Amino acid sequence: MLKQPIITVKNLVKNYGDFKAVQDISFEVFEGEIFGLLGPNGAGKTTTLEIIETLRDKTSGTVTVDGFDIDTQAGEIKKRIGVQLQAAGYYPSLNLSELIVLFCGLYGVEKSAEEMLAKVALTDKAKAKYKDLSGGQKQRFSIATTLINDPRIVFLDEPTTGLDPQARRNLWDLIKEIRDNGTTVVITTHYMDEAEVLCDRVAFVDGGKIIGIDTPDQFIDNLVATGFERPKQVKAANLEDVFINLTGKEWRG
Ligand SMILES: Nc1ncnc2c1ncn2[C@@H]1O[C@H](COP(=O)(O)OP(=O)(O)OP(=O)(O)O)[C@@H](O)[C@H]1O
Repeated sequence: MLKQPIITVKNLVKNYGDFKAVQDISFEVFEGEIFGLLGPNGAGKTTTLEIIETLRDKTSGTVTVDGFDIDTQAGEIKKRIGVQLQAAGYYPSLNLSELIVLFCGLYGVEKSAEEMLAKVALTDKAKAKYKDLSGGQKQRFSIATTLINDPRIVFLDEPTTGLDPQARRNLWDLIKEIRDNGTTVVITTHYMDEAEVLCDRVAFVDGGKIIGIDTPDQFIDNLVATGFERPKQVKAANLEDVFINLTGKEWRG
């Protein structure tokens, strides 16, 4: 299968004054994949994503999203992407159903709130306020808001931070479902187990540079081929498996 780039970043540079946050990075994201940006705090992941999302100016370089140039066609790009913002603020007096209606109005699209909430398994919370949701439900709701305009690409910045193991796994299922329905997903995460099960390809960013880009499987195989061995034999299960096994895996978070 021929892979088509849906995002192309070439020689991207971002300086904050004298500080070089993004130093000449180039990469492509393919249509229909879950692409992970991984790296330590301050590596430049959020800066890079926000430039692609047309939310932040770049210093130099070129970026195209679904064939549109961020310099001259930002409006077209905005129409085609969904962005999950960290710590999004929602009108506190509105319930989830009303918030979806509000978002539909902002995007100028007609969608049923029930359909959008059903996509993220929040049908029974239609009348609830955002602040009364659990952490996992909040994340699912904010993902629903990114899907309202039927985006070609969704951007998720650390979507599972602070969630319990079940809520994380439920969210992984949801993100894979979004990909399987044809939407490209770009995600940042600090959890390598998450990147390993979720991402089709990952890029490691450090000090504003991309230091590797490949499938998780290939990265691991390459490391093993160098003779790398884990210091201790790993057990067939870990404590997270025990947690899931004891508490079940159904939606409830
Ligand atoms: N508006 C700004 N002004 C000055 N420096 C900034 C600004 N925004 C980000 N930076 C700096 O740029 C660097 C990259 O930040 P960025 O938020 O892109 O990193 P990140 O990889 O997303 O980190 P994290 O994993 O912590 O979210 C950091 O050193 C940060 O302090």
